[in-house]
Amino acid sequence: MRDFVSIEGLEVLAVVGIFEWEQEITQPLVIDLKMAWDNRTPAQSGAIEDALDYDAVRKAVTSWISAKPWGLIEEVAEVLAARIIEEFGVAELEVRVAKPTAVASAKTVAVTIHRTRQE
Ligand SMILES: Nc1nc2c(c(=O)[nH]1)N=C([C@H](O)[C@@H](O)CO)CN2
Repeated sequence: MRDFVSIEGLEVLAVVGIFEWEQEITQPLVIDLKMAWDNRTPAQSGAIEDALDYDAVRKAVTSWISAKPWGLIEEVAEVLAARIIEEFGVAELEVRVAKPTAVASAKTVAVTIHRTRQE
């Protein structure tokens, strides 16, 4: 599938990090999602029910990240991928999780994963 629905630069405040002090504060994570979706059906019907609703995905992602403390940003990426596949029926996606305040001398640091639904 070469059609996608994307969300870029979604900022979510999170308790995230491997150090004790990081578990006492919130830091911004910036999420990019590129989700495979057949956009021909919603284009024909005009129905949001046929579309991958990016606002519903945005709300879910924000709520999942805010719900608990995290360690590595790899864990965040893996959980987001699994839950989007499971709850939104996405067959394939790329998830990038960036932590822009993590390294003072770098603009940002990030992990990117690509996952496919197991049939
Ligand atoms: N690959 C990763 N490396 C590091 C992570 C991470 O989540 N993934 N996290 C940290 C610390 O939490 C860091 O952000 C504190 O400055 C270090 N390396």
